[in-house]
Amino acid sequence: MGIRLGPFGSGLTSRRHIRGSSLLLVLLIFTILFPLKLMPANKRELRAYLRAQRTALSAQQQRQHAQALAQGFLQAPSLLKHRHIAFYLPQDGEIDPRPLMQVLLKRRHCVYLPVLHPVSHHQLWFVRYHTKMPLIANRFGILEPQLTAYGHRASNRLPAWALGIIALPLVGFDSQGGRLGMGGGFYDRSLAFTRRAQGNKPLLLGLAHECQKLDDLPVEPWDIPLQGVLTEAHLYWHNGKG
Ligand SMILES: Nc1nc2c(c(=O)[nH]1)N(C=O)[C@@H](CNc1ccc(C(=O)N[C@@H](CCC(=O)O)C(=O)O)cc1)CN2
Ligand SMILES: Nc1ncnc2c1ncn2[C@@H]1O[C@H](COP(=O)(O)OP(=O)(O)OP(=O)(O)O)[C@@H](O)[C@H]1O
Repeated sequence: MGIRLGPFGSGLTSRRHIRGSSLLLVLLIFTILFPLKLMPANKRELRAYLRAQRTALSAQQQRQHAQALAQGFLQAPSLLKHRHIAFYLPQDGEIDPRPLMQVLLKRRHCVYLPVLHPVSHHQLWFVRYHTKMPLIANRFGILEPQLTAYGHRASNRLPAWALGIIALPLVGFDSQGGRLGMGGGFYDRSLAFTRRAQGNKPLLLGLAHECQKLDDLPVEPWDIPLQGVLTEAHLYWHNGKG
């Protein structure tokens, strides 16, 4: 049996319609405003929020992103033309550059890893990496080449200015070259020389998951901007470089 509408039937329907569409409008406003409202305003909270985003990725997503990152790099002639490239060993959900490093090593590129400087506070050394070299956990628990076994010899290191690319780990990035790191200021200090007008400068390329992208990061006076960011989905260039 069909439902018969009373004299107010159509009125009820349209009121329900209005209620339905105003609910939709509220939902729309919330989906636009809520993330903005929730987005933390200070760097400490932003870090916590973005670190939670990347650690929430599954092991399978991490593997897929690492493979896609390698593909993206290997398809970019402007990146591949560089011979001396620094990466990092991933921690805390960072995108994993190791599959890419293995391919580049086979193709006779020279791969380097950051090592906390033994004396100079908050500076990095870039030590040449070989597949079978001894690694040791630094004070943050991140694996790095063991200096006593290997890296103390200057011939096994390269100054940052002599590298073609430095691929930087990051917690967050924006579309203007802004980078949010782990908060130690290691890369900013080690790359402060790039502010000088003269001299060789490596290409500064952030490596990240898409979920680490923000519209606008706060910029501090000491922040060294990235020229590009490679994710599992895109190669972004800032300042028209590339
Ligand atoms: N993979 C990787 N290697 C890297 C960096 C990085 O961000 N990722 N770094 C980039 O600069 C440097 C190390 N900087 C780091 C700074 C802080 C913390 C960290 O975990 N901090 C803790 C609290 C400090 C502590 O436990 O003493 C935290 O924030 O929870 C880790 C690395 C060099 N090597
Ligand atoms: N060139 C510099 N000279 C002196 N201090 C610096 C320099 N760069 C950064 N710092 C200091 O390092 C601290 C951390 O900086 P910031 O929060 O920007 O680190 P980060 O970029 O997130 O860390 P990282 O590069 O280690 O991933 C700041 O308090 C700042 O004072």
